Amino acid sequence: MSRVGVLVLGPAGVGKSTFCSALISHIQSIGRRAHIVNLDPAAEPSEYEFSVDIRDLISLKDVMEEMEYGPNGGLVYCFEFLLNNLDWLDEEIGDYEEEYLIFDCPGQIELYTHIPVLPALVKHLRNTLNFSLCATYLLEAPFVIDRPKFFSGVLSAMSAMILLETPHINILSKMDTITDEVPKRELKRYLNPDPLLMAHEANERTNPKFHELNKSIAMLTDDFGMVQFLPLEAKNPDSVATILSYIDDVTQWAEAQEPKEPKDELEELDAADF
Ligand SMILES: Nc1nc2c(ncn2[C@@H]2O[C@H](COP(=O)(O)OP(=O)(O)OP(=O)(O)O)[C@@H](O)[C@H]2O)c(=O)[nH]1
Repeated sequence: MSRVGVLVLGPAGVGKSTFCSALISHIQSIGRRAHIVNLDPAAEPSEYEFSVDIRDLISLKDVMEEMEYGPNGGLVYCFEFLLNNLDWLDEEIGDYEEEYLIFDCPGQIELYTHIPVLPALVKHLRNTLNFSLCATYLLEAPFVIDRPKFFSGVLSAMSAMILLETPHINILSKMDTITDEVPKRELKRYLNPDPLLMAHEANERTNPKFHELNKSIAMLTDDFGMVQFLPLEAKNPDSVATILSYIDDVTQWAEAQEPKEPKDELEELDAADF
């Protein structure tokens, strides 16, 4: 097995770091090796030691103090700085062969939904450092149980998938926080839903002017396989084990599809051919 990079993505507070910890614990418990790469320059201390930590290169606190940037501009600056110093990352990651590297990403989703910094990093990990990559995108169960929010969540996940061009798994986090019977039953429908039916139900609560648009969004997200979710309860090792088996499956599948030559070389070849 080549080394696998698992990108852990999703809005602030959805449980990314908790999932990283649960995943590394599970991987280690089955006798395999994993490390966490912290890509959040504003990360809080974690119960797991980071094997690679962007804060050793640059921290948001320093950027905000020294450059007088706000938190969002500062974060973009940190990532641009990382992209200009990729040799640092290469050196830090260099020795971790035949292992899982779990990339704990910041919760500012614009970094992977419309600013090309994370896509550039992903390209580097795949093409230069030869990672098999898989993106996991977390949305919170209590958030998506509201149908219009469900579709806004899957659109953000889809935007990340399109921009990053990696195999992608959607995860519904904090499943254990839904304890009442009715919402619990409802929640099961969100794991593999009928998007048209859900759009129809969302339309019962939304402006009629947008009903056709809502239906089209539901169809589009369904076409991209975006409406499927794997359930996660961070404290339940079974749910983490299931997610790991999906990560293994999609990365192996993607590797079997990959062209042997790096993409850039193929593009050059094409250009020369014409
Ligand atoms: N009940 C429950 N709480 C969870 C679960 N996962 C995370 N949490 C809690 O949710 C809060 C946020 O979790 P984090 O793991 O820090 O979330 P994050 O996405 O890394 O947050 P940012 O780094 O700020 O974007 C913490 O209080 C966690 O304890 C879960 O599966 N169940």
